[in-house]
Amino acid sequence: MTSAGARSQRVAVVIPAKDEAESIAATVRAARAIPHVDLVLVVDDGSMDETQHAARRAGAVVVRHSVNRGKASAMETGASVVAMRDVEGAPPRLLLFIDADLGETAVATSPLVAPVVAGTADCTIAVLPPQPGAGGRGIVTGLARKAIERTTGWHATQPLSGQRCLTRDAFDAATPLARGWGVETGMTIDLLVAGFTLQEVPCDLRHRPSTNNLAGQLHRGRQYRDVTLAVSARRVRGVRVPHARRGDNPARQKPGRPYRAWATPPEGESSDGASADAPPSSDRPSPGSSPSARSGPDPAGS
Ligand SMILES: O=c1ccn([C@@H]2O[C@H](COP(=O)(O)OP(=O)(O)O[C@H]3O[C@H](CO)[C@@H](O)[C@H](O)[C@H]3O)[C@@H](O)[C@H]2O)c(=O)[nH]1
Ligand SMILES: O=C(O)[C@H](O)COP(=O)(O)O
Repeated sequence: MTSAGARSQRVAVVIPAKDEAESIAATVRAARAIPHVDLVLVVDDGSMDETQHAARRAGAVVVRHSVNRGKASAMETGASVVAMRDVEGAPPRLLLFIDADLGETAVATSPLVAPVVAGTADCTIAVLPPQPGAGGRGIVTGLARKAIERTTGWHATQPLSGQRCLTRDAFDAATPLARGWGVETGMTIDLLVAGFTLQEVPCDLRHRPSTNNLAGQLHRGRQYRDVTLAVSARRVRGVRVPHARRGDNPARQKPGRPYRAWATPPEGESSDGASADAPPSSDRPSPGSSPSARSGPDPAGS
């Protein structure tokens, strides 16, 4: 993107929110301060509390599900509403999804925007510092990480992180989204299989971590179920990046370094990626379909 184009690129922050009256106002105010952001949209996912009113008072555009439909559905609703508000003739807004419980630290998602504006990544994902009070044992995180690595070759540090900035093209390629808490795992797999470039970016964020009590463990149970469903659905459809088309060796992967599969067709094979263990052709990228594939660095280092 030219520097003039980069300067004028607009970003919409989309915040799925269920019963977040306590933190939503601070999150919205902080999101409005992120450079390039001209729209903050809260999708109230059937809250029973004052979330929608608090969000509106803080300056967000608010839409509401009359019944709870889960985070993935709230993200799809948000993206559709942003598309309706995109300006004709101007490039579609980038979508910056953030959780409602970030409070004033939401402004620290700003570093997610620059690599996508610059075209070096199609989707950036925040890596959070250790959270005080977090009670997890890494079971769901490990399940998602292993599934992503097995399917695409990418080692994600924080595969469940929902703070993500992506282009409209990338979002469209990842829809329909995996349901509920499987959304991040499904999206990561689908984007890499479709040839998009992902990059983790450290961001100094604080959120309300799940603790070690009964509610926390039940929540993890639902996360485990949804991640398993997202992964199984892709396995059944044969959605994966063949080994020969994977990017950097996992040992070279780290936050801050873009990762893209399909970068270098092995010698002797045609460039359309045909391979015995390739995913269905509808899931494979057409060459140059990814903006970063056209203009970004070659993360395979070749
Ligand atoms: O039915 C729901 C439930 C939650 N949310 C919102 O989704 C976001 C994430 O929910 P949260 O309760 O904070 O979940 P965590 O377990 O803390 O989330 C971690 O793990 C999730 C994946 O399992 C990711 O989506 C999150 O980004 C990541 O912080 C918040 O804004 C919620 O208000 C909805 O929109 N609808
Ligand atoms: O607490 C968390 O980080 C999430 O709920 C995931 O749980 P985990 O510790 O089992 O990965």
